[in-house]
Amino acid sequence: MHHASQHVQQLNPYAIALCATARWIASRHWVPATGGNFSIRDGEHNALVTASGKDKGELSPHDLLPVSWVDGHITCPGTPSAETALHARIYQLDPAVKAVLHTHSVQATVFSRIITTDQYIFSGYEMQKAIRGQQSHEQNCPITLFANTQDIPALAELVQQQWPQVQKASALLVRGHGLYVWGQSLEEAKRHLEGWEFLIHCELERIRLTGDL
Ligand SMILES: CSC[C@@H](O)[C@@H](O)C(=O)COP(=O)(O)O
Ligand SMILES: [Zn+2]
Repeated sequence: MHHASQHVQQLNPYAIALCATARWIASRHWVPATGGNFSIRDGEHNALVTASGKDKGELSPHDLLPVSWVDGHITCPGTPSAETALHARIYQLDPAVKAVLHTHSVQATVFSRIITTDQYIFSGYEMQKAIRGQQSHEQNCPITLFANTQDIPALAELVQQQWPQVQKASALLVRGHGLYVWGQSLEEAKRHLEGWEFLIHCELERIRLTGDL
Protein backbone atom coordinates (compact mmCIF):
# COMPACT_ATOMS: atom_id res chain seq x y z
CA MET A 1 0.00 0.00 0.00
CA HIS A 2 1.36 3.38 -1.01
CA HIS A 3 0.24 6.55 0.61
CA ALA A 4 -1.28 9.00 -1.85
CA SER A 5 1.30 11.57 -0.76
CA GLN A 6 4.08 9.38 -2.20
CA HIS A 7 2.64 10.04 -5.65
CA VAL A 8 2.33 13.79 -5.22
CA GLN A 9 5.24 15.69 -6.73
CA GLN A 10 6.96 17.94 -4.21
CA LEU A 11 6.09 21.49 -5.21
CA ASN A 12 8.60 24.29 -5.08
CA PRO A 13 6.76 27.09 -3.19
CA TYR A 14 8.10 29.57 -5.71
CA ALA A 15 6.31 27.61 -8.45
CA ILE A 16 2.97 28.64 -6.95
CA ALA A 17 4.14 32.27 -6.80
CA LEU A 18 5.26 32.13 -10.45
CA CYS A 19 1.83 30.80 -11.53
CA ALA A 20 0.17 33.70 -9.68
CA THR A 21 2.53 36.19 -11.36
CA ALA A 22 1.75 34.54 -14.72
CA ARG A 23 -1.99 35.05 -14.15
CA TRP A 24 -1.36 38.71 -13.34
CA ILE A 25 0.76 39.09 -16.52
CA ALA A 26 -2.02 37.48 -18.59
CA SER A 27 -4.57 39.87 -17.01
CA ARG A 28 -2.48 42.72 -18.46
CA HIS A 29 -2.81 41.11 -21.96
CA TRP A 30 0.94 40.69 -22.25
CA VAL A 31 0.90 36.94 -23.15
CA PRO A 32 -1.84 36.40 -25.80
CA ALA A 33 -2.31 33.12 -27.70
CA THR A 34 0.23 31.05 -25.67
CA GLY A 35 2.93 33.69 -26.28
CA GLY A 36 5.49 34.32 -23.56
CA ASN A 37 7.30 32.01 -21.15
CA PHE A 38 8.56 32.17 -17.56
CA SER A 39 11.09 30.48 -15.31
CA ILE A 40 12.46 30.49 -11.79
CA ARG A 41 15.89 29.29 -10.73
CA ASP A 42 15.95 25.99 -8.84
CA GLY A 43 19.71 25.63 -8.24
CA GLU A 44 23.04 26.56 -9.82
CA HIS A 45 22.35 24.62 -13.04
CA ASN A 46 18.59 24.22 -12.78
CA ALA A 47 15.36 26.12 -13.29
CA LEU A 48 11.65 25.42 -13.52
CA VAL A 49 10.55 26.54 -17.01
CA THR A 50 7.02 26.77 -18.41
CA ALA A 51 5.98 23.87 -20.63
CA SER A 52 5.79 24.78 -24.33
CA GLY A 53 2.51 25.80 -25.91
CA LYS A 54 0.49 26.39 -22.73
CA ASP A 55 -1.87 29.31 -22.17
CA LYS A 56 0.41 31.26 -19.81
CA GLY A 57 -2.57 32.67 -17.91
CA GLU A 58 -3.80 29.18 -16.94
CA LEU A 59 -0.65 27.59 -15.54
CA SER A 60 -0.55 25.16 -12.62
CA PRO A 61 2.73 24.29 -10.86
CA HIS A 62 2.78 21.00 -12.81
CA ASP A 63 3.22 23.05 -16.01
CA LEU A 64 6.64 24.20 -14.71
CA LEU A 65 9.20 21.67 -15.93
CA PRO A 66 12.61 20.99 -14.33
CA VAL A 67 15.37 22.00 -16.74
CA SER A 68 19.14 21.42 -16.25
CA TRP A 69 22.00 22.89 -18.25
CA VAL A 70 25.11 20.97 -17.24
CA ASP A 71 28.04 21.48 -19.70
CA GLY A 72 25.94 23.77 -21.89
CA HIS A 73 23.63 20.86 -22.68
CA ILE A 74 19.96 21.32 -21.75
CA THR A 75 17.98 18.39 -20.38
CA CYS A 76 14.34 18.16 -19.28
CA PRO A 77 11.94 15.23 -18.82
CA GLY A 78 9.21 17.02 -20.86
CA THR A 79 8.97 19.69 -23.56
CA PRO A 80 9.88 23.01 -21.99
CA SER A 81 9.47 26.41 -23.68
CA ALA A 82 10.86 26.74 -27.20
CA GLU A 83 12.94 29.60 -25.73
CA THR A 84 14.46 27.61 -22.85
CA ALA A 85 18.02 28.07 -24.17
CA LEU A 86 17.75 31.84 -23.67
CA HIS A 87 16.44 31.46 -20.12
CA ALA A 88 19.29 29.03 -19.33
CA ARG A 89 21.89 31.40 -20.80
CA ILE A 90 20.65 34.33 -18.70
CA TYR A 91 20.91 32.20 -15.52
CA GLN A 92 24.44 31.15 -16.56
CA LEU A 93 25.54 34.71 -17.33
CA ASP A 94 24.40 36.06 -13.95
CA PRO A 95 24.30 33.65 -10.97
CA ALA A 96 22.26 36.24 -9.02
CA VAL A 97 19.31 36.02 -11.44
CA LYS A 98 16.39 34.14 -9.83
CA ALA A 99 13.55 34.64 -12.34
CA VAL A 100 13.15 35.33 -16.08
CA LEU A 101 9.88 36.61 -17.60
CA HIS A 102 9.14 36.91 -21.34
CA THR A 103 6.08 38.73 -22.72
CA HIS A 104 4.48 39.50 -26.10
CA SER A 105 2.74 42.81 -25.37
CA VAL A 106 1.42 44.90 -28.27
CA GLN A 107 3.52 47.89 -27.15
CA ALA A 108 6.84 45.98 -26.90
CA THR A 109 6.18 44.23 -30.22
CA VAL A 110 5.34 47.46 -32.11
CA PHE A 111 8.07 49.52 -30.39
CA SER A 112 10.71 46.90 -31.28
CA ARG A 113 9.75 47.21 -34.96
CA ILE A 114 9.74 51.02 -35.02
CA ILE A 115 13.20 51.28 -33.47
CA THR A 116 15.74 50.27 -36.11
CA THR A 117 18.91 50.77 -34.02
CA ASP A 118 20.53 48.01 -31.90
CA GLN A 119 20.06 50.06 -28.77
CA TYR A 120 17.48 52.58 -27.54
CA ILE A 121 18.17 54.99 -24.72
CA PHE A 122 15.37 55.99 -22.38
CA SER A 123 15.83 59.19 -20.42
CA GLY A 124 13.63 61.68 -18.59
CA TYR A 125 11.21 59.15 -17.10
CA GLU A 126 10.85 58.81 -13.33
CA MET A 127 9.82 55.17 -13.94
CA GLN A 128 13.42 54.38 -15.00
CA LYS A 129 14.07 54.04 -11.25
CA ALA A 130 12.04 50.79 -11.32
CA ILE A 131 15.10 49.27 -13.00
CA ARG A 132 17.98 47.94 -10.84
CA GLY A 133 20.89 50.41 -10.76
CA GLN A 134 18.89 53.39 -12.04
CA GLN A 135 18.95 56.29 -9.58
CA SER A 136 17.57 59.22 -11.52
CA HIS A 137 15.31 60.16 -14.42
CA GLU A 138 18.33 62.09 -15.73
CA GLN A 139 20.41 58.91 -16.10
CA ASN A 140 20.54 57.13 -19.48
CA CYS A 141 18.61 53.86 -19.38
CA PRO A 142 19.52 51.83 -22.50
CA ILE A 143 17.80 48.68 -23.76
CA THR A 144 19.36 46.40 -26.41
CA LEU A 145 17.36 45.09 -29.38
CA PHE A 146 18.05 41.77 -31.12
CA ALA A 147 16.76 40.49 -34.46
CA ASN A 148 14.13 37.81 -34.12
CA THR A 149 15.09 34.26 -35.05
CA GLN A 150 13.77 30.73 -34.53
CA ASP A 151 17.37 29.71 -33.67
CA ILE A 152 17.22 30.42 -29.93
CA PRO A 153 20.72 29.02 -29.12
CA ALA A 154 22.11 31.48 -31.73
CA LEU A 155 20.16 34.32 -30.09
CA ALA A 156 21.56 33.24 -26.70
CA GLU A 157 25.09 33.54 -28.17
CA LEU A 158 24.40 37.10 -29.37
CA VAL A 159 22.98 38.03 -25.96
CA GLN A 160 26.14 36.68 -24.31
CA GLN A 161 28.35 38.76 -26.65
CA GLN A 162 26.51 41.95 -25.59
CA TRP A 163 25.99 40.94 -21.95
CA PRO A 164 27.72 43.88 -20.16
CA GLN A 165 25.39 46.28 -21.97
CA VAL A 166 22.32 44.02 -21.82
CA GLN A 167 22.74 43.38 -18.08
CA LYS A 168 22.38 47.10 -17.23
CA ALA A 169 18.73 47.03 -18.33
CA SER A 170 17.83 43.69 -16.70
CA ALA A 171 15.91 43.36 -19.98
CA LEU A 172 16.19 42.98 -23.75
CA LEU A 173 13.88 43.30 -26.75
CA VAL A 174 13.56 40.83 -29.61
CA ARG A 175 12.36 42.67 -32.73
CA GLY A 176 8.79 41.93 -33.75
CA HIS A 177 8.64 39.37 -30.96
CA GLY A 178 8.66 40.70 -27.41
CA LEU A 179 10.38 41.61 -24.17
CA TYR A 180 12.61 39.61 -21.80
CA VAL A 181 13.22 40.77 -18.22
CA TRP A 182 14.85 39.16 -15.22
CA GLY A 183 15.55 39.88 -11.57
CA GLN A 184 17.31 38.76 -8.41
CA SER A 185 13.87 37.70 -7.10
CA LEU A 186 10.52 37.02 -8.73
CA GLU A 187 9.30 40.32 -7.24
CA GLU A 188 12.18 42.22 -8.85
CA ALA A 189 11.59 40.54 -12.22
CA LYS A 190 7.91 41.54 -11.97
CA ARG A 191 8.88 45.15 -11.15
CA HIS A 192 11.27 45.19 -14.13
CA LEU A 193 8.52 43.83 -16.36
CA GLU A 194 5.95 46.41 -15.28
CA GLY A 195 8.54 49.20 -15.38
CA TRP A 196 9.78 48.35 -18.89
CA GLU A 197 6.28 47.81 -20.26
CA PHE A 198 5.34 51.26 -18.85
CA LEU A 199 8.45 52.95 -20.29
CA ILE A 200 7.97 51.34 -23.71
CA HIS A 201 4.28 52.28 -23.74
CA CYS A 202 5.12 55.90 -22.83
CA GLU A 203 7.78 56.16 -25.53
CA LEU A 204 5.46 54.66 -28.14
CA GLU A 205 2.77 57.22 -27.22
CA ARG A 206 5.31 60.05 -27.36
CA ILE A 207 6.46 58.92 -30.83
CA ARG A 208 2.85 58.59 -31.97
CA LEU A 209 1.94 62.11 -30.79
CA THR A 210 5.09 63.93 -31.91
CA GLY A 211 6.20 61.80 -34.86
CA ASP A 212 9.65 62.25 -33.33
CA LEU A 213 11.78 59.08 -33.32
C1 LIG B 1 2.26 31.88 -30.26
S1 LIG B 1 3.81 32.59 -30.56
C2 LIG B 1 4.83 32.20 -29.22
C3 LIG B 1 6.04 31.33 -29.40
O1 LIG B 1 6.45 31.21 -30.72
C4 LIG B 1 7.15 31.84 -28.52
O2 LIG B 1 7.68 33.04 -28.99
C5 LIG B 1 6.71 32.01 -27.09
O3 LIG B 1 6.92 33.03 -26.48
C6 LIG B 1 6.02 30.88 -26.43
O4 LIG B 1 6.60 29.66 -26.74
P1 LIG B 1 6.59 28.48 -25.67
O5 LIG B 1 7.26 27.33 -26.39
O6 LIG B 1 5.13 28.21 -25.33
O7 LIG B 1 7.35 28.99 -24.49
ZN1 LIG C 1 8.19 34.51 -27.39
